[in-house]
Amino acid sequence: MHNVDPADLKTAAGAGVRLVGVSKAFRGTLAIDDISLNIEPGSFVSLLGPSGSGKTTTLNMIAGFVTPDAGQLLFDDKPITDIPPHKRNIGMVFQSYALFPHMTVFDNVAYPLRMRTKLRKDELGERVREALQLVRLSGFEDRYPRQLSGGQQQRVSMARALVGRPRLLLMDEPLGALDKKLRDELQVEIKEIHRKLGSTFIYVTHDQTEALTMSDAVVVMRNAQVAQFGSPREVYEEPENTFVASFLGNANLLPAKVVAADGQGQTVRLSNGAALTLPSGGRRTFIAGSDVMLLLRPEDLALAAPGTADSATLNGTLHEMLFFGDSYKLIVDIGSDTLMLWASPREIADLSVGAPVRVAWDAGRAGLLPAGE
Ligand SMILES: Nc1ncnc2c1ncn2[C@@H]1O[C@H](COP(=O)(O)OP(=O)(O)OP(=O)(O)O)[C@@H](O)[C@H]1O
Repeated sequence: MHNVDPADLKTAAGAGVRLVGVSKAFRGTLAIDDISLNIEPGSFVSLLGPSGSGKTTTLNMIAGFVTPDAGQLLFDDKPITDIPPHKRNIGMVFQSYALFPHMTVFDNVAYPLRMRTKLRKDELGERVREALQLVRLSGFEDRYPRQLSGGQQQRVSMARALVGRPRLLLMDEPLGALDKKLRDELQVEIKEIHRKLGSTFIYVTHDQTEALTMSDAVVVMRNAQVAQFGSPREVYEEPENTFVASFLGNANLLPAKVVAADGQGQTVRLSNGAALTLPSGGRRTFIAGSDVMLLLRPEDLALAAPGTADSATLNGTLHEMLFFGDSYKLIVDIGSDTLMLWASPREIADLSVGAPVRVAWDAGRAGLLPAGE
């Protein structure tokens, strides 16, 4: 294989990025442990995981700021490890906007082009205005960063990252310093920009909602490794382990034992003695006798009408109810385990803490995961 010519990276389409068995240790501690990933050209991929799981190190390796100890990094199937960061034609956006305070918006955005290219003045102006238009900041050219809100400053740093028309944009918690309302707005705008440009976006976040709403694919990271890589629906609806299940959204995870498994489905017994049967389907199957965790998402549970008693309900006691405006969050004790679910104020009627309740569950949407992962 030959090394890629940096000029190859200047075409318009998004870059495909591949990590093959990449590892990196800092002073003997593994920050990245044998990671392999295939990021499709033009896709929007989030790296999601708790603090210290290796997200930023992965991003910095793709940017070229961190050199892997082992493994290979490829752009469009060509090794890139020896190409220095400034020749990779990558845009970068950080949580701290990293703007030059003494430069106007125009000069901040023009900076990377002035450093890297010899564009004519009118071409440069055109490119800067185009980038500012993309982030909805036309007319702000002469302002200084201190004259802008946090959200506007982050837009400037996005324009600066995009002005060189990179095939790959790396973002490290770009919305982390902004309040929720602004974050919600900018999430939509970043998605729109991605759709317009067709570049590959790699986005680091520890906010699971952000990862699920924005991405084509999510890399869930844990302890320097990839816990799961899949579409937002796959990682949410078919988590491969209890870590992914509980990191993404709310998960009721109940210890259970498989007591029967055949072509019809799998029957599990919970610690309170209740037996539940999950129909066979595409989900993982376990042999009878296996210890498992039963995954029931709150949205697949509902209060059952009083008096109903069948295999699709669980008996419990209302332990807590919290008012959220449009709904109540309910905590229900079922033996030594608890369930969390949502109910509308209408369903609550005159329920009170301590009352016996029945919870209906959707067998078709429940999942089984290996215990102890
Ligand atoms: N330059 C460095 N020197 C020493 N250790 C480092 C360095 N950079 C990262 N690490 C360590 O590598 C591990 C992974 O860090 P990394 O910053 O990639 O995690 P992260 O998932 O991005 O976390 P956060 O969400 O807190 O930014 C951590 O244990 C961290 O302390």
